[in-house]
Amino acid sequence: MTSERYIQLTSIRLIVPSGELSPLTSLYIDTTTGLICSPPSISSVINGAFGIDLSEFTDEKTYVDGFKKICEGLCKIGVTGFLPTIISQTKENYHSIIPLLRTLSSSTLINSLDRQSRSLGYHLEGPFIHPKKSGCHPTSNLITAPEGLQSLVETYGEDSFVRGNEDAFVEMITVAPDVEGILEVIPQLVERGWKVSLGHTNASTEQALRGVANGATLLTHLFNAMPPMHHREPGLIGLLGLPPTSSSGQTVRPCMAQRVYAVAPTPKIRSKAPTRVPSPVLETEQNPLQVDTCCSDNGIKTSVGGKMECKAKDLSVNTDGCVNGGCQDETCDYVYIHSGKKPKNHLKLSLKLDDLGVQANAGRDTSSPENSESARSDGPPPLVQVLERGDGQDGSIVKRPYFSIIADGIHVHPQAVSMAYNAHPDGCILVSDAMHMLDPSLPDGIHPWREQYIEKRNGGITLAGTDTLAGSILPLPQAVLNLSKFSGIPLSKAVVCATHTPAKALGGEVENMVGLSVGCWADLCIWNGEGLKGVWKGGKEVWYEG
Ligand SMILES: CC(=O)N[C@@H]1[C@@H](O)[C@H](O)[C@@H](COP(=O)(O)O)O[C@@H]1O
Repeated sequence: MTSERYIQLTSIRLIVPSGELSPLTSLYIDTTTGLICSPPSISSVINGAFGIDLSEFTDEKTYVDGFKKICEGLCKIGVTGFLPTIISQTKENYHSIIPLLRTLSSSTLINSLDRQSRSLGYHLEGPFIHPKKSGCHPTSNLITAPEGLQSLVETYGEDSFVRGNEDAFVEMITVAPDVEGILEVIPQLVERGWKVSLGHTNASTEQALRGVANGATLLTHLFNAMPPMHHREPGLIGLLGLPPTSSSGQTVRPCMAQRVYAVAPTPKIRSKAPTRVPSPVLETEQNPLQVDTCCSDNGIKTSVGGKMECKAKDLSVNTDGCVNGGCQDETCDYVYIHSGKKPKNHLKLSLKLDDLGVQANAGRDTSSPENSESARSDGPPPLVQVLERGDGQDGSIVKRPYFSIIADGIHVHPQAVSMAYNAHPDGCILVSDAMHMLDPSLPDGIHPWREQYIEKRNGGITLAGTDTLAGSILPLPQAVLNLSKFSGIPLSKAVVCATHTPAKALGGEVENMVGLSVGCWADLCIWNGEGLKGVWKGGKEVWYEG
């Protein structure tokens, strides 16, 4: 087969986002019985590969040459889009590398690339991570964010906060929610279009939930560089146990940190027909939970300026003291309530106040001076502020995040990989966490890395003389095969975790990389049961073992 030859095929099956195989009647590849055709792989973490460390900077030419080498090598293993990842660096290095990565990811350049993987932006893993969970990151580079966003701007440089016009440009950051200033910064990053991933952290369950409530949508290499899961303090890993999004697309509100248990007073719901816009719900010592005026036959009902009507129905109280209920109107981001031990200034009822036109004090105990002050403000309190008011027992909009996982059989036990996949199959993103030593030609032994040494042995790499794993040398196609084996799922389902799922997590134009229809990027891979058998990039054959 030559790259110029496009033949209609009839026997290749296409992997659709659900992981099912759908027969195709026409596609631009040769006819080969039994082969699977998938979109290309997308890698959200490439720290380096083929001898190149993307976090190292000596001069521009060396960096760009090394970068191109990585792009060529990744394309051969079916990764046609990736996020170059910088591991906790010095300020000076960020200031040199980030502007270069912006250029290297610009649309002009990616369009001209032939048989090379495209850079989709960058992933800044650190330095706002927890020193106790630094893994192989140099602890001397780790810092906190006492000045909030300003600390990040100073560290990464102004350049990283200028948004370009590129559609397929992704800025991702891995941060620890237990590092000073980070929880507060997350919403600001999200507002600016960043993808926030939580990782390298000792975060408690509550901090983890707050991280997600504040806008983080991913977890970085689940299980690695975070505490193991305790059943009463499930931490970051426990986020996989959050309720799934319902079929209507509505996110189920989970209960936040459950510390009330047996001491929780039995909550009561008092129903009253609403007469007007919901009034503040007061919480008192005597009556720890009182849902007032929002619970009636019709639920919350308000119509402000004739704009919308919110019908919250089916409020119910769980045995654990959570009050659940939901508005079926997707445009109404309605309600959470959680009760139990009485927190001070606890927000009882959260409505999307601007939609409803309700004043900022709605649902809040305005008897405290602290609340009275914000009640005078013009708009509703932002979610972050709301969360800060509670003591972790309040509920919130917390969506189950995507998670990346290193399925090399070394970083995570195969059973743990399988558990995580089965807990949240739609959120599973395979990553190789590739380091510069991802280079099949490199022999086992000790090799220099920055001021340290790394040892390559038995398919893994560690900081020499220690047991600290230092990223992996796992090619992504092998991770796909491993996941299929570890979890006992068909290869087609595992492929989705390296293609559709990361693309969905990165969003925007990247999602167009993983379709095979008009308007999509013409990249694809061919697999058989043993692994990758061919790669096409931009409609051209990179290689094919036909
Ligand atoms: C680039 C990066 O940060 N990679 C981390 C590494 O830092 C950590 O040491 C290792 C094991 O973590 P664990 O010992 O906590 O499982 O996982 C990943 O390889």
